[in-house]
Formats: sequence, C-alpha cells, structure tokens
Amino acid sequence: MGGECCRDVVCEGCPVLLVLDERRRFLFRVERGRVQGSDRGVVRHDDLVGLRYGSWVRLSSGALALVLQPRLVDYMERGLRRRSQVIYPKDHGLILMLLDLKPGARVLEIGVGSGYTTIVLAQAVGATGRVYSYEVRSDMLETARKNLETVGLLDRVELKHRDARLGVDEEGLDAAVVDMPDPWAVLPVLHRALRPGAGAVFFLPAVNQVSRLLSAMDLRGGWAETRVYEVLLREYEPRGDALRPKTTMIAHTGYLVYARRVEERPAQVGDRNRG
Ligand SMILES: C[S@@+](CC[C@H](N)C(=O)[O-])C[C@H]1O[C@@H](n2cnc3c(N)ncnc32)[C@H](O)[C@@H]1O
Repeated sequence: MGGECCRDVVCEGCPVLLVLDERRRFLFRVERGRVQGSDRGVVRHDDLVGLRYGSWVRLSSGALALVLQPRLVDYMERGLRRRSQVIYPKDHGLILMLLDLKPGARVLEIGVGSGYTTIVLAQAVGATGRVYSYEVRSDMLETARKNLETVGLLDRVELKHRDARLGVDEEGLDAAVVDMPDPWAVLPVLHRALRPGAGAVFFLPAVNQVSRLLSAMDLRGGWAETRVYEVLLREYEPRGDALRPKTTMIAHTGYLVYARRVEERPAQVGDRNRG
C-alpha cells in the first residue's frame, strides 16, 4: 500500500503524535535507532517506519498506541517552547475568519512573543503568502524562530527585530494582527502599511486597554466596521452515557478588537451636532 511520506505514511524524519490515552501523548520526529519511552512500555522508532497515519502500534508491554499526524494545536500543547503569554486556538479561529485570510495573503504581525500566532498565520497564507513579524525582544524572536522551524513554516515568515512603533517596511498589506501592550501607539503605522479596506485584529488581555484603543481609533479616524469580542469555549466530555461539560475551562484569555482600515470619512450634514 503506497502513500506520500509524512502525509499518509510514516517515514524517517516524519512527525508523529503517539497517543496511548488522554494523558499519555508524545510528539516527536521519527529517527531510526531511537526509542520512545512511557510508563506503559516503549516503542522503537524503527517499528513506526512504514506505518500509515491513523493506525495502531503495540508497545513493549502489549499496550496499543495510536499513530497520528500532529496538528498545530498538538504542537502548541506539547511540542513548542513558550516564553510569553500566547494567543489560544479558540481565538486564532476567529482571527482567521475576521481577517478572511487566504493563501497568498501578505500579513503584518506586531508582537511575536513565542510565535504561536505567527505559526497560525504562516499556515493560513500558504506557500505563496508572506508574514512580516515585528518583535522588540531578541530572545522572543529566537524562541519564535525555533518554534517556526519545529513546525516547518519558517520560510513563509520574515522575522524583524524592531520596535514597530517606529514604523514597518511594508505597504499594501492584506491584514494585521497586533498583540502588544500599547496598540494605540501603532495606529498610524498600521494605516500606512495596510491597503484600504484591509482588516486588523488587536488582542488585549484587559478591558481598559480595549477602551483606550477604541478611543484612540475614534480620535484618529480612518477605522470602520469595529467589533469587540471575547471567545468562550466550553468543551464536553465525549461520553454517550454521561455527556456533560468538562469541570474546568479556560475562563479568560483576552479580548479581540477588529476594525478595517478605511479612508478618512468626508464631513456630512449633521456632523456639527455629533458629540
Ligand atoms: C504576548 S506577546 C505576543 C504573543 C503572540 N501573539 C503569540 O501568540 O505567541 C507580546 C509581544 O509583543 C512584544 N512587543 C511589545 N511592544 C512591542 C513593540 N513596540 N514592537 C514590537 N514588539 C513589541 C513583546 O516583546 C512581546 O514579546
């Protein structure tokens, strides 16, 4: 039975998510001669080579484990370095939809941190797109670089060690994601970098930051279609005999502010009466 390496079939160098149960999940690249250990027995990497993703392998103890292809969320849960607060997958999903990101898009990112969001953007824009990512701290950029290498998406990203408040190099961009403490300070930068009509999403942990950003947008003008969201995700125990929500959940991560960069609105009748 044939199939493409790392897509259908496990070959040497392919990533594998080995799942014994809900808690015992191991993410690694297959290297001949190596062994993956667990408290339920071990598996030799050599025994994984040639298996199809989605199939089962028997450990030395006789226990069975599932051989899966890791998704980005699996890397985020157990395969990446984390040095900063990161945006969570529940928020990433909405960000991608709000920005209407497509293969080929050119996207600005301000505030790279550990690069979790950079990775999501790089996957969305595809091989023909580009992500321009600005970060003021060199240690964060290094972590992000390693994480992008781990998931194989570094070639779609330009990492720039710069304070974005001082400006960015690009123009005519399709979208922007901003995750930094003072996003109101980059509104003029975004206006120059985004093409008219392009969307920006700002991620903000505290509600007073949201309020300050909205006031700054009102004052400056040139932003429209503004929306504010908080995404709450409730996961359920997948049990047919006792279906109910899990007892714990991530209650708060941050707020998303979305707006589109537009031309300055011309004056119209009634403007004088506006507060
Ligand atoms: C919370 S982290 C970003 C996390 C990222 N969104 C993720 O999901 O992994 C915020 C980052 O913004 C960076 N930052 C703050 N001010 C900045 C500025 N003026 N220009 C560029 N980066 C900045 C910080 O150094 C920090 O690494």
